[in-house]
Formats: sequence, C-alpha cells, structure tokens
Amino acid sequence: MTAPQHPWTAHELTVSLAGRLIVSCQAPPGDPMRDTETLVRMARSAELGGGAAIRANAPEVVAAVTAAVDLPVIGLWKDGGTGGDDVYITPTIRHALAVVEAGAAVVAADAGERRRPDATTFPGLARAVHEAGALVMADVGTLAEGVAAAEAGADLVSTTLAGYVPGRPRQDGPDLELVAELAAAVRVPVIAEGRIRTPDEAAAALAHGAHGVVVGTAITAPTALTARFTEGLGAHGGGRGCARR
Ligand SMILES: CC(=O)N[C@H](C=O)[C@@H](O)[C@H](O)[C@H](O)COP(=O)(O)O
Repeated sequence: MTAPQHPWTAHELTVSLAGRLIVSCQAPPGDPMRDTETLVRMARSAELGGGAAIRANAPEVVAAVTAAVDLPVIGLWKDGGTGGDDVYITPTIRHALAVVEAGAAVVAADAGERRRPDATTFPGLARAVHEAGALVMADVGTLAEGVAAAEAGADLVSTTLAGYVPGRPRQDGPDLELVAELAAAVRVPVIAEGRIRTPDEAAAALAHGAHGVVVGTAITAPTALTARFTEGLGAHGGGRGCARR
C-alpha cells in the first residue's frame, strides 16, 4: 500500500480544522459539473476562499484534487444504492483503501450498520485505513452511530447522514440538535455536515459544539442552487403584474 501524500496526524488535522470550513466538491451523477477538471477548479476556488479542507468523491477525483491543492483531502467513494437501506459512502474496505491510495489524508465512510456489499464492518474499515496511514471520518446519522464510531477509532465524527438514514427527521437546515448531542457524548471532534445553507448556520453549528463544518451544495452545486431560486419564483408568483395564484 502506497503511503498517502499528506500523512496528517489526528492532532494536526484537529488543529487545522478548528472553527474552519471544509468544502465538499461533489456533483451528482448526470450533473454537468461531474467532471474531474471542473471539480478540481471548485477545490482550488475553495482553497482561495479560505477553506481548510476539501471533501471529494471517487478515487480519480481525490487524486486530482490532492495534486491540485495544498489542503488535506477528505476522500470518499460513493457506490451503491442511496435509498437509506444500503451503505453507499465508502461501503467496503476495498473502497476505503482505493481512496487512501488516491492520496486522501482522511477517508470518510458511513459508520452505520445497514446493508453492505460485503462483510466489511466500520471498525474493520477504520483499522484498515489507519494501517494504510490515513485518518477516518465517520459519517453518521444518529447519536448512537456517532458514539459507536468514536469507540471504533474514528478520528472525526460527522453528521453527514442525519435525515438521510433512519433515526432522525430530515430538517430544512442542519441538525444542530444532533451536533450538540454528539459534541457532549464523544471525545473526538464533531463535524457539522448536511444542509448548511448560510454562513450564519455554519456559525450556529460551531456554537452548538461543532469543531468544524462541511458545506457542499450551498457552495459547489449551481444546479441545485438554481433550482432553489426557480422553485422560489414558482412558489411566489411570476413576472411583473402576473398574479399566478
Ligand atoms: C447524504 C450524502 O450523501 N451526503 C454527501 C456526502 O458526501 C454529499 O452529497 C453532501 O453534498 C455533503 O454531505 C455536504 O452536504 P450539503 O451538500 O448538504 O452541504
């Protein structure tokens, strides 16, 4: 196994993320932004804007982003169904080691106990990633998952899956209650992630005990952001003088 290009210690990573922004540079399947060079440009913009780390999906993108920015890259590999029953964020040790091989300083992986394509468990995956020289971010959806992930050796616990897997309602904004509960329950840094739409919400996450915040859609997803505006216009009326409702 090749050693990662940026071998960060857990302590160094913790210090570098304190109170800071991690920018998730991803695009869904079929989106015009789902292109490695485009995602690299997003990552470089995020670095220029003061981001402290980049979150990126798939080995090819992780490798390209790692080569292009001077920040720690939190890599993942989405594979499989996204229906809530299956683990799709770095579901197996094979996926995790490919992300390490691509140069990620940190591997983000679903820490849940839902269905996986093989016999991988999150504790086994965390061990394998550590042995390969990288750190582990546990993507969790509930307090219990976060506590178990920290016990299993996760270096960071992130609220990535809150509202997307069973256990928590999906809110419009971030699940700040879960952030606070996790921060009180685990000793590793808690990262607030999921549906953070504004700088105020990012600051609120820190005030609720988050060590750092991940923002994706609100920074790097023009299709979703455009749809938010077009839906807003659709809901509140048409052009001048045009009463639509
Ligand atoms: C649930 C899931 O699969 N989340 C993914 C995890 O990598 C990404 O699709 C999100 O964009 C990321 O978590 C950041 O969240 P938001 O885009 O809401 O700021």
